[in-house]
Amino acid sequence: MTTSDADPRPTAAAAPEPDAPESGAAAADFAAAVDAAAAAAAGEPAGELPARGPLRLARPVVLIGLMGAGKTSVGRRLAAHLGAGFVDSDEEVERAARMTIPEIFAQYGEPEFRDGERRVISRLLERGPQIIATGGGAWMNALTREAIRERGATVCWLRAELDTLLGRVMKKGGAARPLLAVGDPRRTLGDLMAARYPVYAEADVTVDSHAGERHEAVVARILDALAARGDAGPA
Ligand SMILES: Nc1ncnc2c1ncn2[C@@H]1O[C@H](COP(=O)(O)OP(=O)(O)O)[C@@H](O)[C@H]1O
Ligand SMILES: O=C(O)C1=C[C@@H](OP(=O)(O)O)[C@@H](O)[C@H](O)C1
Ligand SMILES: [Mg+2]
Repeated sequence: MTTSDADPRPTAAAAPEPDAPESGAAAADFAAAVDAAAAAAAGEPAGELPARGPLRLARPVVLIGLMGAGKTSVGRRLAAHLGAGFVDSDEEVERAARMTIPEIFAQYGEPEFRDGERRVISRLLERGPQIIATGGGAWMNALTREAIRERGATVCWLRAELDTLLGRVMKKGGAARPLLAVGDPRRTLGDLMAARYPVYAEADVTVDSHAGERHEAVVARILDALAARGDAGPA
């Protein structure tokens, strides 16, 4: 694969995905998501959260957690609220390889994907303070953890229960996640939880993400945790 020639174009204006939330009230939530996307595109903080004044991110924030934890969707919204850049390592790997993640797994296998993922994340960390959503397995790679630690990033684990994760990853059929494409997704996720949660627990910050909550509730929790550490302070 060709992840070494990743295009380092910043994606600060990346808009939150306007997908349906878990909590019902779909039309209102969809509208809110579209508003947030528009605000992000305009470089303004998205609405709904209490105003905190302009905030400055002191260091990169790396989001870790299992598939469906919300690293990508919550991370985008978090960046929009901070007026910070956002990148997703899966998207950057796909862009660099010019292949989808299922294609990379099928053609080259998981170890090659992990190596490309590590190199991409190392490069993303060089771009200074921004929000970096990783793929769920990235933090399990010791060399990737080392690269993240070397850069002094704050590592934030988005933690969720099995049923919450399952509901989220099955929402769109699960085809985009090769690890869940074979076998019983509940069992796979359960096994991954047992193997990964002790390592995710090395994160600097753990934020719970409950079923039925809006993305913004998780964003607010992360902002509180970052503020408490001095990672996101007044601009
Ligand atoms: N807190 C949340 N509230 C509502 N939906 C969520 C929340 N977190 C994630 N989701 C939804 O779950 C799905 C998977 O989320 P995603 O951000 O892709 O997770 P990850 O990147 O951690 O695998 C998406 O449809 C997303 O909108
Ligand atoms: O948990 C994992 O090992 C993976 C998670 C995926 O990302 P998300 O966690 O964003 O779904 C993606 O990197 C790949 O399918 C492998
Ligand atoms: Mg993701």
